[in-house]
Amino acid sequence: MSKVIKGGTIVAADRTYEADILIEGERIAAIGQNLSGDTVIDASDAYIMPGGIDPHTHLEMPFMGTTAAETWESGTFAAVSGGTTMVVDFVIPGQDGMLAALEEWENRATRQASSDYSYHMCVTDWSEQIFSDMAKVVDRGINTFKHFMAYKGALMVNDDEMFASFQRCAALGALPLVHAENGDIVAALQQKYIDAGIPGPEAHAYSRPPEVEGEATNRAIMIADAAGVPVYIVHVSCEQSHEAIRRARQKGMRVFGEPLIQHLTLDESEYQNPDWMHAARRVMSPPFRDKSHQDSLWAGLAAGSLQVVATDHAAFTSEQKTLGLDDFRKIPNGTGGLEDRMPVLWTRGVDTGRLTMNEFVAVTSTNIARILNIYPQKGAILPGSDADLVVWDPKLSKTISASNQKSIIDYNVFEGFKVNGLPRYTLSRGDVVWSHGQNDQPQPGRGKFVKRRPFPAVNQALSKWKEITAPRAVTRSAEHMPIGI
Ligand SMILES: NC(=O)NCCC(=O)O
Ligand SMILES: [Zn+2]
Repeated sequence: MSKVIKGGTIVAADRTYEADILIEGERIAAIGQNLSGDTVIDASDAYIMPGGIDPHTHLEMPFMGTTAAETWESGTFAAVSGGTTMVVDFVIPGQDGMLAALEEWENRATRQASSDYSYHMCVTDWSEQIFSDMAKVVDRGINTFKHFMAYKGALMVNDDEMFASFQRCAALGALPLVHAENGDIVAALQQKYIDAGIPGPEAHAYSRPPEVEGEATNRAIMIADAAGVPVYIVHVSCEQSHEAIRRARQKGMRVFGEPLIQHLTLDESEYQNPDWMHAARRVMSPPFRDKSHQDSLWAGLAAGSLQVVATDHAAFTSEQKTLGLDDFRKIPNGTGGLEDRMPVLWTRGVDTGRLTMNEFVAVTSTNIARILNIYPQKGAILPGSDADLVVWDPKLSKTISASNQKSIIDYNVFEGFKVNGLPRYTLSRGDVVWSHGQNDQPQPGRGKFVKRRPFPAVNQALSKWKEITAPRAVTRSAEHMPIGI
């Protein structure tokens, strides 16, 4: 049974044009005028864009003494209802190592996911076992490894561990990802505010100032340069971190930066709210910043110095947040956004003229597909690409509210935001998984793991350049050597 999407305007990262799209099975079969198929999907007065890819989620993540409450089932339903057709989640190894953790993630995702998915593997320690497991992880179709410079005493890795892992990534053709905050300074500042008698969530922000993020971002970039590997900085929240990325890119370094929709639209005043729960629900790392940082992030997306907008969807219930009632250090870090990333970015970005529609597609889908080496299977509207598509209706609108969201969390950090632009339909590999007004949940378990090959073009180019410019021994003849000393 074929499908044809008719009457819409295709918006790709590089151009906008009117055409029909014929889908056969899971893929786009043809793009052109007056196409016909067995069923017709109406896209009149709408845009057709590649499905969103959210490269930063933590579904059912064990973290800070609890487990993120958003499940793979609810999280991926939330994703497709907001136009996102693929998520990339972080596998966090426990005592039994990377491969055992990968099995755990696989068990949850294969049973529950209704969108396609992939994983990043976290490197939270260093050993010969990890060195060897990294190759096996790459063989399983995972080409990205995440490093935490924060969460001292838990997930944090030191510079020597990070350097070793980055070198391993270079050899394997993989991309290191970094949570860049100086964990030593954060730990010291946390203690300072506890000692000063400030145990509330506002101290979460005080203990993680932008300088701490800027320093770590710069350090991660320099370590990656020394290791000869590109690097991707997750949740870039401030000018200091953006500046380090901009500077490095101007020098020709291969660095990518990912702001979150939360940091683009919410600010630090949230932590001053007299309602403890309001502030605690917004505790995440890095914290929301002073509004001036938002201008820097928006400018980076328009200028190309930042490439991807993600969510870092790590959603804990209000009850879970009370773990830190007496001590902000125990509030589980994380917020949600999977359902809202595309509508909020459209409303605050495209509707305001900060982003073009093509830039919107680039930062929600195409750029990350290229970075993850899955383009043009994903992130593209081309014959042969997976039919992961959103029929985006710019006239549909809603006010975001926890009361009608697909996420199972009992609140929403965007509560009350009015958004214009919503998916009329979301298609995942040719299946209509979301239809506005119907509210039907797609089949849990229909989502598929997306394999990602190592050695994307950027890794290949950088390896070549590092080889050409590598320091070499100077050849000296005997007459230039000291004798008799
Ligand atoms: N971001 C956050 O606060 N929680 C999720 C874990 C992480 O990415 O740091
Ligand atoms: Zn992080």
